[in-house]
Amino acid sequence: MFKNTISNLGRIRQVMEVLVRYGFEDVVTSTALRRLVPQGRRVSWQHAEKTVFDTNRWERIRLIIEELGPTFIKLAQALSNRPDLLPEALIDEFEKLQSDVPPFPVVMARRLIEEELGRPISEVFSEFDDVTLGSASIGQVHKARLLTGEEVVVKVQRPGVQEKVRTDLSLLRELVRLTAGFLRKQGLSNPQDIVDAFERSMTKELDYTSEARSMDQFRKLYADYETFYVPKPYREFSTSKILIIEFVSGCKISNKPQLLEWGLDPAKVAETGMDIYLTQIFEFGVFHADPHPGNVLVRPDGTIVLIDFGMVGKLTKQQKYAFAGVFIGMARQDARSMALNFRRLALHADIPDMRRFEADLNDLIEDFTVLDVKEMSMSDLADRLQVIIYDYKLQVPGAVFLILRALVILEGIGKVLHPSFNTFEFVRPYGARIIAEQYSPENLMSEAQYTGVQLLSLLSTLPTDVRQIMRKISRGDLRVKVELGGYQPLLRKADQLVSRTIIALLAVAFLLFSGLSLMGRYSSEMAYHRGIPMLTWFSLGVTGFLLLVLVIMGLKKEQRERD
Ligand SMILES: Nc1ncnc2c1ncn2[C@@H]1O[C@H](COP(=O)(O)OP(=O)(O)OP(=O)(O)O)[C@@H](O)[C@H]1O
Repeated sequence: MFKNTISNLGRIRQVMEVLVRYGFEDVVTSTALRRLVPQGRRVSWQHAEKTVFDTNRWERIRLIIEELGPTFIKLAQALSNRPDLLPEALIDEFEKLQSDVPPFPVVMARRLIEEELGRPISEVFSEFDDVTLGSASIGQVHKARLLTGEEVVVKVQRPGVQEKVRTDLSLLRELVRLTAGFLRKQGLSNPQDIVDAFERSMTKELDYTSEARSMDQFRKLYADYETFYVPKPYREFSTSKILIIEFVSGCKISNKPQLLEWGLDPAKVAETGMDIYLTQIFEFGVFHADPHPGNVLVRPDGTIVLIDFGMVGKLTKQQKYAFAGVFIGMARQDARSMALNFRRLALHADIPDMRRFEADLNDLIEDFTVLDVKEMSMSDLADRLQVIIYDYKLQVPGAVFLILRALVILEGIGKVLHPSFNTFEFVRPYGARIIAEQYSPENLMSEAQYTGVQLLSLLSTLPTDVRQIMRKISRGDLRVKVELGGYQPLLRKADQLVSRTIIALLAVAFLLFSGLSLMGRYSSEMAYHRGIPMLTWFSLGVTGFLLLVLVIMGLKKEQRERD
Protein backbone atom coordinates (compact mmCIF):
# COMPACT_ATOMS: atom_id res chain seq x y z
CA MET A 1 0.00 0.00 0.00
CA PHE A 2 2.69 2.39 1.13
CA LYS A 3 4.73 1.51 -1.99
CA ASN A 4 1.72 2.50 -4.12
CA THR A 5 1.48 5.85 -2.38
CA ILE A 6 5.15 6.54 -3.09
CA SER A 7 4.88 5.54 -6.75
CA ASN A 8 1.78 7.72 -7.18
CA LEU A 9 3.13 10.55 -5.03
CA GLY A 10 3.68 13.05 -7.85
CA ARG A 11 0.19 12.54 -9.22
CA ILE A 12 -1.41 12.53 -5.74
CA ARG A 13 0.21 15.91 -5.01
CA GLN A 14 -1.08 17.18 -8.35
CA VAL A 15 -4.60 16.06 -7.33
CA MET A 16 -4.15 17.79 -3.95
CA GLU A 17 -3.17 21.02 -5.65
CA VAL A 18 -6.25 20.87 -7.86
CA LEU A 19 -8.44 20.23 -4.79
CA VAL A 20 -7.02 23.23 -2.96
CA ARG A 21 -7.23 25.44 -6.02
CA TYR A 22 -10.95 24.71 -6.27
CA GLY A 23 -11.54 25.42 -2.59
CA PHE A 24 -11.51 21.88 -1.20
CA GLU A 25 -8.55 22.22 1.15
CA ASP A 26 -10.67 20.56 3.88
CA VAL A 27 -10.39 17.30 1.92
CA VAL A 28 -6.62 17.60 2.31
CA THR A 29 -6.48 18.90 5.91
CA SER A 30 -9.05 16.53 7.36
CA THR A 31 -7.72 13.33 5.80
CA ALA A 32 -4.52 11.28 5.65
CA LEU A 33 -3.63 13.34 2.57
CA ARG A 34 -2.24 16.08 4.86
CA ARG A 35 0.72 13.78 5.65
CA LEU A 36 1.75 14.07 2.02
CA VAL A 37 1.98 17.87 2.05
CA PRO A 38 5.68 18.72 1.49
CA GLN A 39 7.58 19.66 4.70
CA GLY A 40 7.60 23.35 5.51
CA ARG A 41 4.63 24.04 3.29
CA ARG A 42 1.25 24.84 4.68
CA VAL A 43 -1.72 23.19 3.05
CA SER A 44 -2.91 26.54 1.84
CA TRP A 45 0.24 26.80 -0.33
CA GLN A 46 -1.92 27.52 -3.32
CA HIS A 47 -4.12 30.14 -1.71
CA ALA A 48 -2.45 32.97 -3.57
CA GLU A 49 -3.25 31.30 -6.89
CA LYS A 50 -6.61 30.00 -5.81
CA THR A 51 -9.19 31.17 -8.24
CA VAL A 52 -12.26 32.56 -6.60
CA PHE A 53 -15.20 30.87 -8.20
CA ASP A 54 -18.71 32.14 -8.29
CA THR A 55 -19.65 28.58 -8.89
CA ASN A 56 -21.27 26.24 -6.40
CA ARG A 57 -19.68 23.22 -4.77
CA TRP A 58 -21.09 20.69 -7.30
CA GLU A 59 -19.92 22.68 -10.29
CA ARG A 60 -16.42 22.93 -8.80
CA ILE A 61 -16.35 19.13 -8.37
CA ARG A 62 -17.12 18.79 -12.10
CA LEU A 63 -14.33 21.24 -12.97
CA ILE A 64 -11.89 19.20 -10.86
CA ILE A 65 -12.91 16.02 -12.68
CA GLU A 66 -12.42 17.71 -16.06
CA GLU A 67 -8.96 18.78 -15.03
CA LEU A 68 -7.99 15.31 -13.81
CA GLY A 69 -8.59 13.69 -17.19
CA PRO A 70 -10.24 10.71 -18.94
CA THR A 71 -10.32 8.05 -16.18
CA PHE A 72 -11.94 10.46 -13.75
CA ILE A 73 -14.33 11.68 -16.43
CA LYS A 74 -15.36 8.08 -17.16
CA LEU A 75 -15.83 7.41 -13.44
CA ALA A 76 -17.99 10.50 -13.04
CA GLN A 77 -20.04 9.53 -16.10
CA ALA A 78 -20.55 6.05 -14.65
CA LEU A 79 -21.55 7.59 -11.31
CA SER A 80 -24.02 9.84 -13.05
CA ASN A 81 -26.11 6.65 -13.42
CA ARG A 82 -26.07 6.05 -9.67
CA PRO A 83 -28.62 8.30 -7.98
CA ASP A 84 -28.59 5.86 -5.06
CA LEU A 85 -25.06 7.03 -4.25
CA LEU A 86 -24.85 10.69 -5.24
CA PRO A 87 -27.11 13.71 -4.76
CA GLU A 88 -29.14 14.86 -7.74
CA ALA A 89 -27.31 18.20 -8.05
CA LEU A 90 -23.97 16.46 -8.49
CA ILE A 91 -25.44 14.03 -11.02
CA ASP A 92 -26.76 16.98 -13.04
CA GLU A 93 -23.20 18.36 -13.13
CA PHE A 94 -21.66 15.01 -14.09
CA GLU A 95 -24.11 14.71 -16.98
CA LYS A 96 -22.54 17.84 -18.44
CA LEU A 97 -19.16 16.14 -18.80
CA GLN A 98 -18.26 15.87 -22.46
CA SER A 99 -16.65 12.74 -23.84
CA ASP A 100 -15.73 14.34 -27.17
CA VAL A 101 -11.99 14.16 -27.53
CA PRO A 102 -10.02 15.24 -30.60
CA PRO A 103 -8.66 12.31 -32.67
CA PHE A 104 -5.04 11.22 -32.30
CA PRO A 105 -2.75 11.31 -35.38
CA VAL A 106 -3.60 8.71 -38.01
CA VAL A 107 0.04 7.54 -38.27
CA MET A 108 -0.23 6.30 -34.71
CA ALA A 109 -3.50 4.55 -35.52
CA ARG A 110 -1.95 2.87 -38.57
CA ARG A 111 1.11 1.80 -36.55
CA LEU A 112 -1.04 0.27 -33.80
CA ILE A 113 -3.23 -1.58 -36.34
CA GLU A 114 -0.16 -3.07 -38.02
CA GLU A 115 1.36 -4.06 -34.67
CA GLU A 116 -1.87 -5.75 -33.62
CA LEU A 117 -2.44 -7.49 -36.98
CA GLY A 118 1.22 -8.46 -37.25
CA ARG A 119 1.26 -7.42 -40.93
CA PRO A 120 1.03 -4.28 -43.07
CA ILE A 121 -2.37 -2.62 -43.47
CA SER A 122 -2.26 -3.31 -47.22
CA GLU A 123 -2.28 -7.07 -46.54
CA VAL A 124 -5.69 -6.85 -44.88
CA PHE A 125 -7.38 -3.72 -46.28
CA SER A 126 -7.66 -2.55 -49.89
CA GLU A 127 -8.77 0.92 -48.69
CA PHE A 128 -8.26 2.74 -45.39
CA ASP A 129 -9.77 6.18 -44.74
CA ASP A 130 -7.44 8.44 -42.75
CA VAL A 131 -10.33 10.72 -41.68
CA THR A 132 -12.03 9.43 -38.54
CA LEU A 133 -15.76 8.69 -38.35
CA GLY A 134 -15.70 9.47 -34.62
CA SER A 135 -13.33 9.72 -31.68
CA ALA A 136 -13.75 9.34 -27.93
CA SER A 137 -11.60 9.00 -24.83
CA ILE A 138 -10.82 5.34 -25.40
CA GLY A 139 -10.48 5.12 -29.16
CA GLN A 140 -11.38 6.34 -32.63
CA VAL A 141 -13.08 4.86 -35.68
CA HIS A 142 -11.88 4.71 -39.32
CA LYS A 143 -13.70 3.43 -42.38
CA ALA A 144 -11.91 0.78 -44.48
CA ARG A 145 -12.46 -2.04 -47.00
CA LEU A 146 -11.21 -5.58 -46.55
CA LEU A 147 -9.24 -7.22 -49.38
CA THR A 148 -12.26 -9.52 -49.76
CA GLY A 149 -14.35 -6.45 -50.67
CA GLU A 150 -16.50 -5.91 -47.53
CA GLU A 151 -16.83 -2.37 -46.20
CA VAL A 152 -15.84 -2.22 -42.53
CA VAL A 153 -15.07 0.18 -39.70
CA VAL A 154 -11.88 -0.15 -37.65
CA LYS A 155 -12.03 0.86 -33.98
CA VAL A 156 -8.53 1.65 -32.72
CA GLN A 157 -7.62 2.31 -29.11
CA ARG A 158 -5.62 5.39 -28.13
CA PRO A 159 -1.99 4.35 -27.76
CA GLY A 160 -1.16 3.69 -24.11
CA VAL A 161 -4.76 4.15 -22.90
CA GLN A 162 -4.80 0.77 -21.10
CA GLU A 163 -1.66 1.64 -19.12
CA LYS A 164 -2.92 5.16 -18.38
CA VAL A 165 -6.24 3.88 -17.05
CA ARG A 166 -4.44 1.23 -14.98
CA THR A 167 -2.20 3.88 -13.37
CA ASP A 168 -5.14 6.18 -12.70
CA LEU A 169 -7.11 3.32 -11.16
CA SER A 170 -4.29 2.57 -8.76
CA LEU A 171 -4.14 6.28 -7.94
CA LEU A 172 -7.89 6.29 -7.39
CA ARG A 173 -7.58 3.37 -4.94
CA GLU A 174 -4.93 5.29 -3.05
CA LEU A 175 -7.03 8.44 -2.94
CA VAL A 176 -10.04 6.52 -1.71
CA ARG A 177 -7.93 4.82 0.98
CA LEU A 178 -6.45 8.11 2.15
CA THR A 179 -9.81 9.85 2.28
CA ALA A 180 -12.00 6.92 3.41
CA GLY A 181 -13.12 8.60 6.65
CA PHE A 182 -13.97 11.83 4.87
CA LEU A 183 -15.97 9.99 2.18
CA ARG A 184 -17.84 8.03 4.83
CA LYS A 185 -18.92 11.32 6.42
CA GLN A 186 -20.26 12.37 3.02
CA GLY A 187 -22.51 9.29 3.01
CA LEU A 188 -20.31 7.08 0.81
CA SER A 189 -19.89 4.01 3.00
CA ASN A 190 -18.33 1.73 0.41
CA PRO A 191 -16.09 3.80 -1.89
CA GLN A 192 -13.75 0.84 -2.53
CA ASP A 193 -16.72 -1.16 -3.87
CA ILE A 194 -17.46 1.68 -6.27
CA VAL A 195 -13.87 1.67 -7.52
CA ASP A 196 -14.05 -2.14 -7.86
CA ALA A 197 -17.22 -1.96 -9.95
CA PHE A 198 -15.74 0.84 -12.04
CA GLU A 199 -12.57 -1.16 -12.61
CA ARG A 200 -14.61 -4.14 -13.80
CA SER A 201 -16.58 -2.06 -16.31
CA MET A 202 -13.45 -0.21 -17.53
CA THR A 203 -11.61 -3.49 -17.99
CA LYS A 204 -14.46 -4.68 -20.21
CA GLU A 205 -14.61 -1.45 -22.17
CA LEU A 206 -10.86 -1.53 -22.72
CA ASP A 207 -11.04 -5.04 -24.13
CA TYR A 208 -12.52 -4.89 -27.60
CA THR A 209 -12.80 -8.70 -27.75
CA SER A 210 -15.45 -8.39 -25.03
CA GLU A 211 -17.38 -5.90 -27.22
CA ALA A 212 -17.10 -8.35 -30.17
CA ARG A 213 -18.51 -11.14 -27.97
CA SER A 214 -21.47 -8.97 -26.94
CA MET A 215 -22.20 -8.21 -30.60
CA ASP A 216 -22.19 -11.91 -31.46
CA GLN A 217 -24.48 -12.61 -28.51
CA PHE A 218 -27.00 -10.03 -29.77
CA ARG A 219 -26.69 -11.31 -33.36
CA LYS A 220 -27.65 -14.77 -32.11
CA LEU A 221 -30.53 -13.57 -29.89
CA TYR A 222 -32.03 -11.49 -32.71
CA ALA A 223 -31.22 -13.78 -35.65
CA ASP A 224 -34.94 -14.15 -36.49
CA TYR A 225 -35.84 -10.46 -36.21
CA GLU A 226 -36.32 -8.74 -39.54
CA THR A 227 -36.62 -5.24 -38.12
CA PHE A 228 -33.40 -5.28 -36.08
CA TYR A 229 -29.81 -5.74 -37.13
CA VAL A 230 -26.46 -5.90 -35.33
CA PRO A 231 -23.38 -5.55 -37.55
CA LYS A 232 -21.01 -8.47 -37.74
CA PRO A 233 -17.68 -8.23 -35.91
CA TYR A 234 -14.70 -9.73 -37.76
CA ARG A 235 -13.19 -11.51 -34.80
CA GLU A 236 -10.39 -13.08 -36.84
CA PHE A 237 -8.93 -9.58 -37.38
CA SER A 238 -9.77 -8.17 -33.95
CA THR A 239 -7.71 -7.98 -30.75
CA SER A 240 -8.20 -6.29 -27.40
CA LYS A 241 -6.96 -3.02 -28.98
CA ILE A 242 -8.53 -3.06 -32.45
CA LEU A 243 -11.99 -4.10 -33.55
CA ILE A 244 -13.11 -4.60 -37.15
CA ILE A 245 -16.87 -4.42 -37.71
CA GLU A 246 -19.10 -4.59 -40.77
CA PHE A 247 -19.92 -1.05 -41.96
CA VAL A 248 -23.62 -0.20 -41.93
CA SER A 249 -25.03 2.76 -43.76
CA GLY A 250 -27.99 4.46 -42.23
CA CYS A 251 -29.07 7.67 -40.60
CA LYS A 252 -29.34 8.53 -36.90
CA ILE A 253 -32.75 7.48 -35.58
CA SER A 254 -33.46 11.10 -34.59
CA ASN A 255 -32.99 12.33 -38.19
CA LYS A 256 -36.70 12.74 -38.97
CA PRO A 257 -36.27 14.58 -42.33
CA GLN A 258 -34.13 11.70 -43.65
CA LEU A 259 -36.65 9.09 -42.48
CA LEU A 260 -39.45 10.99 -44.25
CA GLU A 261 -37.33 11.28 -47.41
CA TRP A 262 -36.95 7.48 -47.42
CA GLY A 263 -40.73 7.20 -47.15
CA LEU A 264 -40.63 5.81 -43.61
CA ASP A 265 -43.24 6.63 -40.97
CA PRO A 266 -41.29 8.18 -38.03
CA ALA A 267 -43.94 7.04 -35.52
CA LYS A 268 -43.55 3.45 -36.73
CA VAL A 269 -39.75 3.71 -36.49
CA ALA A 270 -40.06 4.96 -32.88
CA GLU A 271 -42.41 2.08 -32.09
CA THR A 272 -40.04 -0.52 -33.58
CA GLY A 273 -37.08 0.99 -31.70
CA MET A 274 -38.93 0.86 -28.39
CA ASP A 275 -40.15 -2.70 -29.02
CA ILE A 276 -36.61 -3.86 -29.71
CA TYR A 277 -35.39 -2.29 -26.53
CA LEU A 278 -38.14 -3.75 -24.41
CA THR A 279 -37.47 -7.26 -25.74
CA GLN A 280 -33.86 -6.81 -24.64
CA ILE A 281 -34.88 -5.81 -21.12
CA PHE A 282 -37.92 -7.97 -20.49
CA GLU A 283 -37.28 -11.00 -22.69
CA PHE A 284 -33.55 -11.57 -22.87
CA GLY A 285 -32.45 -9.67 -19.72
CA VAL A 286 -29.42 -8.31 -21.58
CA PHE A 287 -29.46 -4.87 -23.12
CA HIS A 288 -27.37 -2.30 -24.98
CA ALA A 289 -26.72 0.26 -22.23
CA ASP A 290 -26.02 3.38 -24.27
CA PRO A 291 -28.82 4.02 -26.78
CA HIS A 292 -27.99 7.66 -27.55
CA PRO A 293 -29.17 8.64 -31.08
CA GLY A 294 -25.61 8.29 -32.49
CA ASN A 295 -25.64 4.60 -31.57
CA VAL A 296 -29.09 3.84 -33.04
CA LEU A 297 -29.17 3.93 -36.84
CA VAL A 298 -32.01 3.35 -39.29
CA ARG A 299 -31.54 1.84 -42.75
CA PRO A 300 -33.57 3.01 -45.75
CA ASP A 301 -35.82 -0.08 -45.40
CA GLY A 302 -36.66 0.87 -41.78
CA THR A 303 -34.43 -1.72 -40.09
CA ILE A 304 -33.03 -0.50 -36.76
CA VAL A 305 -29.28 -1.01 -36.32
CA LEU A 306 -27.45 -0.75 -32.99
CA ILE A 307 -23.74 0.02 -32.82
CA ASP A 308 -21.24 0.42 -29.94
CA PHE A 309 -21.68 -2.54 -27.60
CA GLY A 310 -18.93 -1.32 -25.21
CA MET A 311 -21.43 -1.20 -22.37
CA VAL A 312 -24.01 -3.96 -22.01
CA GLY A 313 -26.28 -4.34 -18.98
CA LYS A 314 -27.66 -7.59 -17.56
CA LEU A 315 -30.54 -8.53 -15.28
CA THR A 316 -31.00 -11.95 -13.72
CA LYS A 317 -34.38 -13.62 -14.16
CA GLN A 318 -35.41 -12.74 -10.59
CA GLN A 319 -34.32 -9.11 -11.02
CA LYS A 320 -36.22 -8.96 -14.30
CA TYR A 321 -39.44 -10.16 -12.60
CA ALA A 322 -38.99 -7.78 -9.68
CA PHE A 323 -38.33 -4.84 -12.01
CA ALA A 324 -41.44 -5.65 -14.07
CA GLY A 325 -43.34 -6.05 -10.77
CA VAL A 326 -42.52 -2.46 -9.79
CA PHE A 327 -44.04 -1.17 -13.04
CA ILE A 328 -47.06 -3.45 -12.87
CA GLY A 329 -47.62 -2.51 -9.22
CA MET A 330 -47.68 1.10 -10.30
CA ALA A 331 -50.03 0.47 -13.22
CA ARG A 332 -52.40 -1.41 -10.85
CA GLN A 333 -52.07 1.37 -8.27
CA ASP A 334 -50.89 -1.18 -5.75
CA ALA A 335 -48.24 0.44 -3.51
CA ARG A 336 -47.80 -2.72 -1.45
CA SER A 337 -46.92 -4.80 -4.48
CA MET A 338 -44.57 -2.04 -5.65
CA ALA A 339 -42.87 -2.01 -2.25
CA LEU A 340 -42.48 -5.80 -2.13
CA ASN A 341 -41.02 -5.85 -5.62
CA PHE A 342 -38.61 -3.06 -4.73
CA ARG A 343 -37.49 -5.14 -1.79
CA ARG A 344 -36.95 -8.16 -4.06
CA LEU A 345 -34.94 -5.97 -6.41
CA ALA A 346 -32.64 -4.46 -3.79
CA LEU A 347 -29.37 -6.21 -3.05
CA HIS A 348 -29.44 -5.33 0.65
CA ALA A 349 -32.96 -4.22 1.36
CA ASP A 350 -33.19 -3.06 4.91
CA ILE A 351 -36.30 -0.95 4.96
CA PRO A 352 -36.94 -0.20 8.64
CA ASP A 353 -40.35 1.37 8.10
CA MET A 354 -42.26 -0.48 5.41
CA ARG A 355 -45.41 1.54 6.11
CA ARG A 356 -43.69 4.83 5.38
CA PHE A 357 -42.07 3.28 2.30
CA GLU A 358 -45.47 2.15 1.03
CA ALA A 359 -46.94 5.57 1.79
CA ASP A 360 -44.21 7.26 -0.27
CA LEU A 361 -44.86 4.89 -3.17
CA ASN A 362 -48.55 5.57 -2.81
CA ASP A 363 -47.89 9.33 -3.15
CA LEU A 364 -45.99 8.61 -6.34
CA ILE A 365 -48.84 6.46 -7.69
CA GLU A 366 -51.40 9.14 -6.86
CA ASP A 367 -49.34 11.85 -8.53
CA PHE A 368 -49.14 9.80 -11.67
CA THR A 369 -52.71 8.51 -11.78
CA VAL A 370 -54.19 12.00 -11.88
CA LEU A 371 -52.28 12.47 -15.11
CA ASP A 372 -53.62 11.53 -18.49
CA VAL A 373 -51.45 8.77 -20.10
CA LYS A 374 -50.23 11.36 -22.59
CA GLU A 375 -48.95 13.60 -19.82
CA MET A 376 -46.94 10.86 -18.14
CA SER A 377 -43.25 11.14 -18.71
CA MET A 378 -40.66 8.47 -18.23
CA SER A 379 -38.10 11.04 -17.17
CA ASP A 380 -40.42 12.32 -14.38
CA LEU A 381 -41.03 8.77 -13.21
CA ALA A 382 -37.31 7.88 -13.36
CA ASP A 383 -36.53 10.99 -11.29
CA ARG A 384 -39.13 10.10 -8.66
CA LEU A 385 -38.02 6.47 -8.46
CA GLN A 386 -34.40 7.55 -8.14
CA VAL A 387 -35.22 9.90 -5.27
CA ILE A 388 -37.00 7.04 -3.46
CA ILE A 389 -34.06 4.69 -4.07
CA TYR A 390 -31.65 7.35 -2.74
CA ASP A 391 -33.80 8.23 0.30
CA TYR A 392 -34.22 4.61 1.37
CA LYS A 393 -30.62 3.69 0.48
CA LEU A 394 -31.95 0.75 -1.52
CA GLN A 395 -28.99 -0.91 -3.13
CA VAL A 396 -30.62 -1.91 -6.38
CA PRO A 397 -28.48 -3.45 -9.15
CA GLY A 398 -26.64 -0.89 -11.32
CA ALA A 399 -28.46 -2.32 -14.36
CA VAL A 400 -31.73 -0.82 -13.07
CA PHE A 401 -30.36 2.71 -13.43
CA LEU A 402 -28.99 1.91 -16.85
CA ILE A 403 -32.46 0.76 -17.91
CA LEU A 404 -34.16 3.85 -16.50
CA ARG A 405 -31.62 6.04 -18.27
CA ALA A 406 -32.03 4.10 -21.53
CA LEU A 407 -35.84 4.41 -21.33
CA VAL A 408 -35.54 8.16 -20.76
CA ILE A 409 -33.21 8.55 -23.78
CA LEU A 410 -35.56 6.44 -25.91
CA GLU A 411 -38.53 8.48 -24.81
CA GLY A 412 -36.64 11.60 -25.91
CA ILE A 413 -36.00 10.05 -29.32
CA GLY A 414 -39.62 8.86 -29.52
CA LYS A 415 -40.95 12.35 -28.85
CA VAL A 416 -38.74 13.83 -31.60
CA LEU A 417 -40.20 11.31 -34.05
CA HIS A 418 -43.76 11.46 -32.81
CA PRO A 419 -44.86 14.18 -30.34
CA SER A 420 -47.49 12.03 -28.62
CA PHE A 421 -45.12 9.10 -28.18
CA ASN A 422 -45.69 7.51 -24.79
CA THR A 423 -43.30 5.03 -23.21
CA PHE A 424 -45.84 3.66 -20.73
CA GLU A 425 -48.12 2.38 -23.47
CA PHE A 426 -45.22 0.19 -24.61
CA VAL A 427 -43.96 -0.90 -21.22
CA ARG A 428 -47.33 -2.04 -19.86
CA PRO A 429 -47.97 -5.07 -22.15
CA TYR A 430 -44.36 -6.22 -21.69
CA GLY A 431 -44.71 -6.02 -17.93
CA ALA A 432 -47.97 -7.99 -18.03
CA ARG A 433 -46.37 -10.63 -20.27
CA ILE A 434 -43.44 -10.98 -17.93
CA ILE A 435 -45.72 -11.49 -14.93
CA ALA A 436 -47.57 -14.21 -16.87
CA GLU A 437 -44.20 -15.79 -17.74
CA GLN A 438 -43.15 -15.70 -14.10
CA TYR A 439 -46.09 -17.89 -13.15
CA SER A 440 -45.90 -20.19 -16.18
CA PRO A 441 -45.83 -23.95 -15.40
CA GLU A 442 -42.24 -24.22 -16.76
CA ASN A 443 -41.02 -21.46 -14.49
CA LEU A 444 -42.79 -22.79 -11.43
CA MET A 445 -41.32 -26.20 -12.24
CA SER A 446 -37.79 -24.83 -12.56
CA GLU A 447 -38.23 -22.86 -9.31
CA ALA A 448 -39.38 -26.07 -7.63
CA GLN A 449 -36.38 -27.92 -9.06
CA TYR A 450 -34.06 -25.20 -7.77
CA THR A 451 -35.62 -25.37 -4.32
CA GLY A 452 -35.40 -29.17 -4.43
CA VAL A 453 -31.68 -29.06 -5.26
CA GLN A 454 -31.10 -26.59 -2.41
CA LEU A 455 -32.99 -28.82 0.01
CA LEU A 456 -31.06 -31.88 -1.15
CA SER A 457 -27.78 -30.09 -0.56
CA LEU A 458 -29.07 -29.06 2.86
CA LEU A 459 -29.98 -32.71 3.51
CA SER A 460 -26.52 -33.85 2.50
CA THR A 461 -24.71 -31.44 4.84
CA LEU A 462 -27.16 -31.59 7.71
CA PRO A 463 -25.92 -34.87 9.28
CA THR A 464 -22.30 -33.60 9.29
CA ASP A 465 -23.32 -30.27 10.78
CA VAL A 466 -25.42 -31.96 13.44
CA ARG A 467 -22.58 -34.42 14.20
CA GLN A 468 -20.15 -31.49 14.60
CA ILE A 469 -22.50 -29.67 16.96
CA MET A 470 -23.07 -32.86 18.98
CA ARG A 471 -19.30 -33.43 19.22
CA LYS A 472 -18.82 -29.88 20.49
CA ILE A 473 -21.59 -30.34 23.07
CA SER A 474 -20.06 -33.62 24.33
CA ARG A 475 -16.66 -31.94 24.64
CA GLY A 476 -18.28 -29.02 26.42
CA ASP A 477 -16.97 -26.77 23.65
CA LEU A 478 -20.20 -25.27 22.41
CA ARG A 479 -20.41 -21.54 22.95
CA VAL A 480 -23.65 -19.68 22.43
CA LYS A 481 -23.64 -15.93 22.13
CA VAL A 482 -26.89 -14.36 23.30
CA GLU A 483 -27.66 -10.71 22.81
CA LEU A 484 -30.42 -9.44 25.02
CA GLY A 485 -33.18 -7.22 23.81
CA GLY A 486 -35.90 -8.10 21.31
CA TYR A 487 -34.89 -11.79 21.26
CA GLN A 488 -38.41 -13.12 21.73
CA PRO A 489 -39.53 -12.31 18.18
CA LEU A 490 -36.25 -13.74 16.93
CA LEU A 491 -36.83 -16.98 18.82
CA ARG A 492 -40.35 -17.14 17.43
CA LYS A 493 -39.00 -16.64 13.93
CA ALA A 494 -36.32 -19.28 14.44
CA ASP A 495 -38.97 -21.66 15.72
CA GLN A 496 -41.12 -21.07 12.63
CA LEU A 497 -38.10 -21.46 10.39
CA VAL A 498 -37.18 -24.81 11.95
CA SER A 499 -40.76 -26.06 11.56
CA ARG A 500 -40.84 -24.99 7.92
CA THR A 501 -37.48 -26.57 7.21
CA ILE A 502 -38.53 -29.86 8.79
CA ILE A 503 -41.76 -29.91 6.78
CA ALA A 504 -39.85 -29.10 3.59
CA LEU A 505 -37.33 -31.85 4.29
CA LEU A 506 -40.13 -34.34 4.91
CA ALA A 507 -41.82 -33.27 1.67
CA VAL A 508 -38.59 -33.84 -0.26
CA ALA A 509 -38.06 -37.20 1.42
CA PHE A 510 -41.58 -38.35 0.49
CA LEU A 511 -41.17 -37.02 -3.04
CA LEU A 512 -37.88 -38.87 -3.40
CA PHE A 513 -39.46 -42.00 -2.06
CA SER A 514 -42.29 -41.72 -4.64
CA GLY A 515 -39.80 -41.18 -7.45
CA LEU A 516 -37.58 -44.06 -6.39
CA SER A 517 -40.46 -46.46 -5.96
CA LEU A 518 -41.78 -45.52 -9.42
CA MET A 519 -38.33 -45.91 -10.97
CA GLY A 520 -38.02 -49.37 -9.44
CA ARG A 521 -41.47 -50.23 -10.72
CA TYR A 522 -40.95 -49.05 -14.31
CA SER A 523 -37.50 -50.55 -14.64
CA SER A 524 -39.14 -53.95 -14.78
CA GLU A 525 -41.00 -54.57 -18.05
CA MET A 526 -43.53 -56.91 -16.44
CA ALA A 527 -44.41 -54.52 -13.70
CA TYR A 528 -45.10 -51.77 -16.24
CA HIS A 529 -48.69 -52.80 -16.76
CA ARG A 530 -49.53 -53.08 -13.08
CA GLY A 531 -49.98 -49.29 -12.76
CA ILE A 532 -48.85 -47.02 -9.89
CA PRO A 533 -48.68 -48.82 -6.53
CA MET A 534 -50.79 -47.72 -3.59
CA LEU A 535 -47.71 -46.85 -1.53
CA THR A 536 -46.54 -44.38 -4.21
CA TRP A 537 -49.99 -42.78 -4.27
CA PHE A 538 -49.86 -42.50 -0.52
CA SER A 539 -46.40 -40.86 -0.43
CA LEU A 540 -47.40 -38.49 -3.27
CA GLY A 541 -50.48 -37.57 -1.24
CA VAL A 542 -48.36 -36.88 1.84
CA THR A 543 -45.97 -34.77 -0.28
CA GLY A 544 -48.91 -32.75 -1.62
CA PHE A 545 -50.28 -32.24 1.88
CA LEU A 546 -46.91 -31.12 3.24
CA LEU A 547 -46.45 -28.70 0.34
CA LEU A 548 -49.91 -27.28 1.03
CA VAL A 549 -48.98 -26.76 4.68
CA LEU A 550 -45.78 -24.99 3.54
CA VAL A 551 -47.70 -22.69 1.19
CA ILE A 552 -50.19 -21.81 3.94
CA MET A 553 -47.34 -21.09 6.38
CA GLY A 554 -45.64 -18.92 3.73
CA LEU A 555 -48.86 -16.96 3.10
CA LYS A 556 -49.39 -16.45 6.83
CA LYS A 557 -45.82 -15.21 7.19
CA GLU A 558 -46.33 -12.73 4.35
CA GLN A 559 -49.59 -11.58 5.97
CA ARG A 560 -47.79 -11.08 9.31
CA GLU A 561 -45.02 -9.06 7.60
CA ARG A 562 -47.58 -6.83 5.90
CA ASP A 563 -49.35 -6.21 9.18
N1 LIG B 1 -20.59 -0.48 -37.82
C1 LIG B 1 -20.58 0.81 -38.10
N2 LIG B 1 -21.03 1.25 -39.29
C2 LIG B 1 -21.02 2.57 -39.59
N3 LIG B 1 -20.55 3.54 -38.78
C3 LIG B 1 -20.07 3.16 -37.60
C4 LIG B 1 -20.06 1.80 -37.18
N4 LIG B 1 -19.52 1.73 -35.97
C5 LIG B 1 -19.20 2.99 -35.62
N5 LIG B 1 -19.53 3.86 -36.57
C6 LIG B 1 -19.33 5.32 -36.55
O1 LIG B 1 -18.28 5.65 -35.67
C7 LIG B 1 -18.76 6.46 -34.58
C8 LIG B 1 -18.10 6.05 -33.28
O2 LIG B 1 -18.33 4.67 -33.05
P1 LIG B 1 -18.57 4.04 -31.61
O3 LIG B 1 -19.76 4.71 -31.01
O4 LIG B 1 -18.63 2.57 -31.73
O5 LIG B 1 -17.23 4.47 -30.90
P2 LIG B 1 -16.95 4.93 -29.41
O6 LIG B 1 -15.48 5.18 -29.36
O7 LIG B 1 -17.51 3.94 -28.47
O8 LIG B 1 -17.73 6.31 -29.31
P3 LIG B 1 -18.80 6.86 -28.25
O9 LIG B 1 -18.33 6.43 -26.92
O10 LIG B 1 -18.76 8.34 -28.46
O11 LIG B 1 -20.16 6.28 -28.61
C9 LIG B 1 -20.26 6.25 -34.58
O12 LIG B 1 -20.94 7.35 -34.07
C10 LIG B 1 -20.56 6.04 -36.06
O13 LIG B 1 -20.64 7.27 -36.73
